[in-house]
Amino acid sequence: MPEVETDKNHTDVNGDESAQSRLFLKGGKIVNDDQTFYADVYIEDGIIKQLGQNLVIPGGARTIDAKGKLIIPGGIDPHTHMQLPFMGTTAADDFYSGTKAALAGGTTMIIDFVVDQKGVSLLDAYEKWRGWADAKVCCDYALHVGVTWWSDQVAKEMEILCKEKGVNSFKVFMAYKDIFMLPDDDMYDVFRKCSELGAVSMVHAENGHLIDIKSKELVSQGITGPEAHEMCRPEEVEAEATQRAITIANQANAPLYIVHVMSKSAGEVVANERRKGKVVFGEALAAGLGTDGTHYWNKCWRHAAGHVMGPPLRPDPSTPGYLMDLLANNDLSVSATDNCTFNADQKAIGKDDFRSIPNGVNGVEDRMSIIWEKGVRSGKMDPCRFVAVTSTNAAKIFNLYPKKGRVAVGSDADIVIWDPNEKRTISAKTHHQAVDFNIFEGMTVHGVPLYVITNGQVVLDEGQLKVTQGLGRFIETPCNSEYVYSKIRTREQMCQPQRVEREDYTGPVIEVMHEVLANKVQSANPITPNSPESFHNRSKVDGVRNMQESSFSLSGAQFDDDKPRRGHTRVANPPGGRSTGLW
Ligand SMILES: NC(=O)NCCC(=O)O
Ligand SMILES: [Zn+2]
Repeated sequence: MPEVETDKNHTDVNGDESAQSRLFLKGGKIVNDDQTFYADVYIEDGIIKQLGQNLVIPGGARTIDAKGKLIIPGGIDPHTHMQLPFMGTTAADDFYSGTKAALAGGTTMIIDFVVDQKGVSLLDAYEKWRGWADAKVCCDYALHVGVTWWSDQVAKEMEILCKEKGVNSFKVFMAYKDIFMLPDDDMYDVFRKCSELGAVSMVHAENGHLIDIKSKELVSQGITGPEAHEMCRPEEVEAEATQRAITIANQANAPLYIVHVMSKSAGEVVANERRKGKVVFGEALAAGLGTDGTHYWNKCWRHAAGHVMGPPLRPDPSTPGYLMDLLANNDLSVSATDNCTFNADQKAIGKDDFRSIPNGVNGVEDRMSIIWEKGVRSGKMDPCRFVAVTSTNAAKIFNLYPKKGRVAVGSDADIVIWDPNEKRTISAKTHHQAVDFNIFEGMTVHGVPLYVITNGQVVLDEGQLKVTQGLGRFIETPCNSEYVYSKIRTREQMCQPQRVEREDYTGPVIEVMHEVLANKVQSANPITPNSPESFHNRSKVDGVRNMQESSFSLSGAQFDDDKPRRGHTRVANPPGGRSTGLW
């Protein structure tokens, strides 16, 4: 694919101005997440102005023939790490090469992560990322912010980021012990803050303590190659953390977005909890859908290390197909890439010890084609679902919809003319990413973008990539996405804790052993709360335990089993957990 590169101060526009700002896409089939129909599209000044048949178009528009092709919303990749400083080096793809590659593959917006060290101001980190990205991005972008430490200052800065800086999502890490990892109680505080702000809580779910212990054990046994990267963090290490994160978020009444669901068992956790009514969204990666972890056992060190990412690809070769089933059936909601690339010489930092191999792989360029090939061509999903998982659902979750994620009048002209039958073979030799390796090397995929339009500009044009550095815009993501928060807010109102009005206890009270109190040793009685707050959300209404809250076990002993209950109440579908149980 030949390229023309410019920067926004020296835009090398071919043809006259109006032909560039006015486009007429003729004869294609529109595919949105909920319907398909034949219509022409008229675009002016970066916005879709008209959609339908027999449109009356102003003069000077460039016509693009889309007959026999699909017109889809440009892809949104909600998980990238362009030029991330990480594990002693910096990701090879920066905001220029990364977004150029995104556009080449049909992705017209990325959401990258601000992730800085513990102790660094979130606002300073945000400004640093804006400084890197604004001048380089070829397509629109937004930012999530990683919360790697917790304090009052962090809480205040989260608020400023939401109210003044266009951020609506925060990620915590349960892995990367001593670097990014947060303990459960801090995670709870972050999730509560997100809920208060109407922001999306996100989590990297792997048990960082276990990874630390198991990786030391493996090294002490002399297992130091890339295979140990998977061995120290098998599926259950991901599944346990996934379950724990969902529990903590539910207790905080926060919606939760789980980045990179990489294993069957973690996927099952997400699916089960969604069926119980939890507001949780799971993200599948192009890597996890398109390849597997058998590569870690490859004899070539570079090949094996080239696949190292966290959580790892799984050695069970049926995993990609299983994750695709979950994505097709709405158990997982979104696809992304976690694009975070490192060249061979960067991966080689860990040549003698897998723990030092920089984690991360490519995907931003190939995601759309991988999902078309493995999802749509396999018959697992239809084109509407393809649009939902590559674009619309991310737009809805991060409150960009319908400006992004839809082909409709008034939406941004981020559009791809997609040829479902065209094919290409993926290779590091021909891709647009800066990295020297591609985890999908040699794979032939059907589903290829013929034209890519970003913000009304044709950037992939009859096979020629014509990107403009700095043309992309920072897109603010407002808080309180209805798609995410509407159920959460209703539950909040329904489940307010209520105290039980009762007369004061007037009987005798035993003498407290002061030395025990001084040592803060608590009663061994498991049903005695450590502090009054421990039960703050275990409300009872009218003398009956509020079963709408999931802090209660639905079976087995309860702390107040000795108390009389009111007659059975049937709750068909309580918020936070569907059940037909009687109590
Ligand atoms: N995922 C990965 O391997 N690298 C990027 C950093 C992260 O998201 O954990
Ligand atoms: Zn990531």
